[in-house]
Amino acid sequence: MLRAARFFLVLGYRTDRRRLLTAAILMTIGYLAGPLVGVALGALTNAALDQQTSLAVSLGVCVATLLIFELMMGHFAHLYYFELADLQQLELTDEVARLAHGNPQIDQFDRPRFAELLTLVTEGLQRVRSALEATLQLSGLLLQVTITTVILAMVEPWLLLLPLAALPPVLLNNTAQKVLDSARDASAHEVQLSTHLVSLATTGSSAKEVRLFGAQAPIVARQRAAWSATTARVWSAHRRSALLRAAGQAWFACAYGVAVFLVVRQAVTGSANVGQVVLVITLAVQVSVQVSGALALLGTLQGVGRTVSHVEELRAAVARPASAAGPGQPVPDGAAHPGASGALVGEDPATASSGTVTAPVGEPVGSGGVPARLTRGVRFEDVTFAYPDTDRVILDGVSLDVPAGSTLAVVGDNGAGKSTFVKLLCGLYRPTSGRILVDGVDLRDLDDAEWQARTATLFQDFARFELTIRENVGVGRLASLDVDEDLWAALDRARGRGIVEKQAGGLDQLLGHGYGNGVGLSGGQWQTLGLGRTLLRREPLLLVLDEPAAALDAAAEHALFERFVATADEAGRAGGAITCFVSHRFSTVRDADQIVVLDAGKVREHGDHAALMARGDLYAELFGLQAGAYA
Ligand SMILES: Nc1ncnc2c1ncn2[C@@H]1O[C@H](COP(=O)(O)OP(=O)(O)OP(=O)(O)O)[C@@H](O)[C@H]1O
Repeated sequence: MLRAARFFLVLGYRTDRRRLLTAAILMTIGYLAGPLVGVALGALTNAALDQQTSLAVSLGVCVATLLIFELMMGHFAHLYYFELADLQQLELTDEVARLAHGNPQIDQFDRPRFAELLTLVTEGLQRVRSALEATLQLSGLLLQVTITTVILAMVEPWLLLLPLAALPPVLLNNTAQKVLDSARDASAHEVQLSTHLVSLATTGSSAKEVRLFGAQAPIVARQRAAWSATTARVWSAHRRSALLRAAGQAWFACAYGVAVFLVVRQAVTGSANVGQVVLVITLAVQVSVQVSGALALLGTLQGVGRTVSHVEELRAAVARPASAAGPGQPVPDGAAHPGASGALVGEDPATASSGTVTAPVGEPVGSGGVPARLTRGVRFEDVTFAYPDTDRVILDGVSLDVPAGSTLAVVGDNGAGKSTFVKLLCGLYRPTSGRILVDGVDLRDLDDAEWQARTATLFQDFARFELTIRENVGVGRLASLDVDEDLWAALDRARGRGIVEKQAGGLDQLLGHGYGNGVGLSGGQWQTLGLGRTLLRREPLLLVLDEPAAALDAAAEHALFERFVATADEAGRAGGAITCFVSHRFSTVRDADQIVVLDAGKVREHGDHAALMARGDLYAELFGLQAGAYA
């Protein structure tokens, strides 16, 4: 809780210190006025009883002024911290978005705790706006309690103990908040499930299948069940925490009764005057209000404190371990590496010619150790991979050379590991053991962002950004976002000019029906824009086409590959780029320089089309089957 207060004060100071200080000063004035009202009222009562009219009137004016200060200063302060709180929320939202993609690898998305943290933080962000206000108010209240206690103790020293009576409610409040927090944490999975089901039932992307399969009712029923399980748990926690809080308040009410009794007894025996009785009654009530106010604020800060610790856990989760080797250091060929046998599938002519990869001599090296152009290519060296937090080996001892400027086609059954292979190649995951060498340098030792900036990919599940066409394509190379010439050139390469020219808004036409008045596109049109985005990349060293054509017929797939190949050839000639296709259509992949057949994560065979046909193994069998189907 204190950590949360410090976190938001530091963030506020960093964001706009002038606003923060002004709000704090105004708030302090407001909170100081409260206890002084009690003192002035006591003095006013005595002056009235002593019939000192002008003093009583002055004190009356003083009480009124203090009351106005107490009421108004909080509002003035609000004007300052309100905007600051907005800025803080914005800053944290930015940070969470950055953290979600703060790691060049994407394995964190496969970790349940990471996904859960993102849900908890995203929900928690709604409460963050109240954190600064709670921190400032709590500081004001602590100041107020201190001053009030000192004034009360001057009348009756036993009243010094009054704030101590607030301790049990504070402790009970703590327990109450923990009960609530653990119920919320325990419900995180169900909240995720429920949110996912709501989006399934309400978003356009799943509408067709939901409607045609009549899946609305079961989805809504599952959502209701998930939500009911959550709310039952959270409501029960709310009831228990309300009881705990009420017990704390009741305890304090008793302490207040004793305080008033003590001073009234003094007045009866003549050791206190009426003004002091008024003062104690007024201020003791204030202590009660202050304590319950502080408790509520403590609750708010505790809740926000959970969000702060979740943000800190997220930060820790994306913090990368320092790379042992300096970036961009070429590794001597065949150098021992944990888990690497160095064995290549060397008997094949396609790889035999490039069986050894030596360190580059005199080749220009781009930023982050990534070569300006590939001279030898990429080598998979006994690469084994299992997804995070799983034991199942998806790629098993894959060894392969992909010479610079060549094309590689990856084929195999569903689930054979083809997409996983290309994700490793793109640096989105790290091999569990073995290594991937780029011109002799371990991919681990290259700057991930630089390597990824030199990849041009179009995946099966390519993104459909419900933004403008400009943004859909421009995201491929942000520097070209506002350069129409570059965007049109990429669209021409993807043969997508016609799609854009038909739109009233041209490049700035909004797409999709998620919000605003966007236009809908067909699957093929979205895909063409996706290809445009891929082809906007400059000087790629790796081009990947991972089954983006799964939904297309053979002719359309062929056309798509042709468009891609033109750019791939250019990149291969200019920068030694390698091109990797993943496809189930053998007619599409037959022209690749090298075809690798993955079978349950292992390289079953590889070579060019002629070599594989001559082997008469799985490739030849599947090719024969597909050729027969199209004959
Ligand atoms: N993020 C993930 N976490 C855990 N397992 C995964 C993940 N992604 C894929 N897998 C598993 O890895 C295996 C290989 O998946 P991959 O997508 O690489 O296969 P594929 O050959 O591309 O299949 P397809 O032809 O169906 O696209 C599958 O069994 C899949 O369940």
